[in-house]
Amino acid sequence: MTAVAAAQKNREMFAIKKSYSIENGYPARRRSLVDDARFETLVVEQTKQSVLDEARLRSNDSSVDPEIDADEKQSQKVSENSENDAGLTEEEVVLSNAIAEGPEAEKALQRAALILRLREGMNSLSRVLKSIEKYQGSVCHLETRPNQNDNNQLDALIKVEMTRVSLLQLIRSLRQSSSLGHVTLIGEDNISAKNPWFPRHASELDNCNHLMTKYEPDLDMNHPGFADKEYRARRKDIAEIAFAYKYGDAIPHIEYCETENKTWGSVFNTVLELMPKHACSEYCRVFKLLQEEGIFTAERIPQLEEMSNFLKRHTGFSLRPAAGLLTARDFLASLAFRISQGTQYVRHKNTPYHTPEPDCIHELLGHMPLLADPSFAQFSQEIGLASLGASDAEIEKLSTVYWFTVEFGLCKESGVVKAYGAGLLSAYGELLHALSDKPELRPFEPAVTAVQPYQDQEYQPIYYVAESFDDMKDKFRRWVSAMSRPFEVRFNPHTGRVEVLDSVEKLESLVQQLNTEVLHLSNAINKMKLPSYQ
Ligand SMILES: C[C@H](O)[C@H](O)[C@H]1CNc2nc(N)[nH]c(=O)c2N1
Ligand SMILES: N[C@@H](Cc1ccc(O)cc1)C(=O)O
Ligand SMILES: [Fe+2]
Repeated sequence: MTAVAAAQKNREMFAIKKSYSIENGYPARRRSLVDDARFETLVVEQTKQSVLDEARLRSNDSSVDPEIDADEKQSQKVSENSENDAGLTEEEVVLSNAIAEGPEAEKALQRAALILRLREGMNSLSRVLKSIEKYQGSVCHLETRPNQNDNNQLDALIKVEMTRVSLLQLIRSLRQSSSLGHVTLIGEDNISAKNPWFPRHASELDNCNHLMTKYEPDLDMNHPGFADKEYRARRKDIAEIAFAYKYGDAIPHIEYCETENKTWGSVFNTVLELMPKHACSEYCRVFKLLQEEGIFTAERIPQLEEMSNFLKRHTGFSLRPAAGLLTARDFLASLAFRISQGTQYVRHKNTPYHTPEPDCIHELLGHMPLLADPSFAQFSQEIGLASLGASDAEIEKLSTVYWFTVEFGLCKESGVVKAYGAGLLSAYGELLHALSDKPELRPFEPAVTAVQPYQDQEYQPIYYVAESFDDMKDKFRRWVSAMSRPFEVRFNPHTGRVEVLDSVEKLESLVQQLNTEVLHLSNAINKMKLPSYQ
């Protein structure tokens, strides 16, 4: 397959074009859970490789870019073949892909907005404008403001119109200038904070599967599977299945081997033993139900598909496969549609008690029981809805509170501290640690919890304890509703779409719907009160 075809295929497969991503006003590097994490996705990495191959091919093709003089072509070649290529960013990938669509696409005028840091104030600006002129672009809009941290520097927003080829070259040349920092390209239509892109229907979650690659066994020396070649290959095969998954597909069946089932069995039996004493009652209730239905047994790992069907029956939640640890924004988005994204690979057999990345034991044993609890399901969807189109700062806070509650939360039950967090109920090592006298326990207070730094490699040093499970949901919910997103959204269960509540007509028709519903409910109450009912 040629590199161009490969790039094309990748784009179709992973639909980078419409991801909850750069083109939609979410610069790749800011889709962050914590600032220092790397947010390159596997998707982007793969596309990157084929785009690079393609770029190399193209630079050998003399018919390309006739407008550019020989000098520049030379420097372009140098930069394409240099180490800079390894740093190809998501927006460059998107642009290169668009260019690869054919000669017309190459010449088509593209509107785009650039955000730049002008290190040397207005002096840098004149250089930028000259570069734009050099690449035959025109400036449609220009705004500057002092940088928040350093008043000698300026932040600039420049909207330009130019061919895609030139735009790509412009970005590359600007990035090489030492007087500029943070050269970011964002799609022209999506600059407005009031109207950001986010998935409106569950099918669009096909574009919300960006991974955080930091804890993969291939990349992280501390990962329990780092030195186990066979494990890494297995992990990759299963991840591929998730990448190929599209909305509406049945969740692929995974044939787990004996080792994998044994790992599950040992975690399952330990949790089963610890549960009565240490897990919250809502968790225990559904756990028993899952046992009765034969889905939870020590013998075999439940399939995601059967678990998804179980959830659908109880709360309307369903599952879709994920290839690994998803970015917080993409993970939370799925909750808005009552969908949870779950991995299918199994932790390494040497560390059943804890693993640094979510595996299917975490998803199944940790998350599933509570997602089958109606009140918790409702609550999860609310968090998901609150995340849609929220700012990066808000996502960071939201995912931090999520971390200390849904993932690692403790709550009191008749004065006794119990676990409800999925990361505790899937990791008995950490469960015992959390309930020992080693960690610090603090009262749960969303606004305080939201700014508490954390890591996800080892046991937590701090846990937050809610007065009760219901109290946690109430407090979290109240805090979420005070978030500053300038619009309100609602999930329409009839169409399965998320609607922005921005017109009087829409709201009026909703109020009417609710009135009808309230009428039915009060009718039911009245009928139950009639003497003939008893
Ligand atoms: C939203 C929050 O960051 C949360 O910890 C998410 C992150 N990404 C995830 N990705 C997967 N596959 N499974 C999870 O449980 C989570 N949890
Ligand atoms: N530590 C959890 C898995 C996990 C890892 C990282 C996370 O972000 C979430 C969950 C377990 O062992 O079950
Ligand atoms: Fe989780």
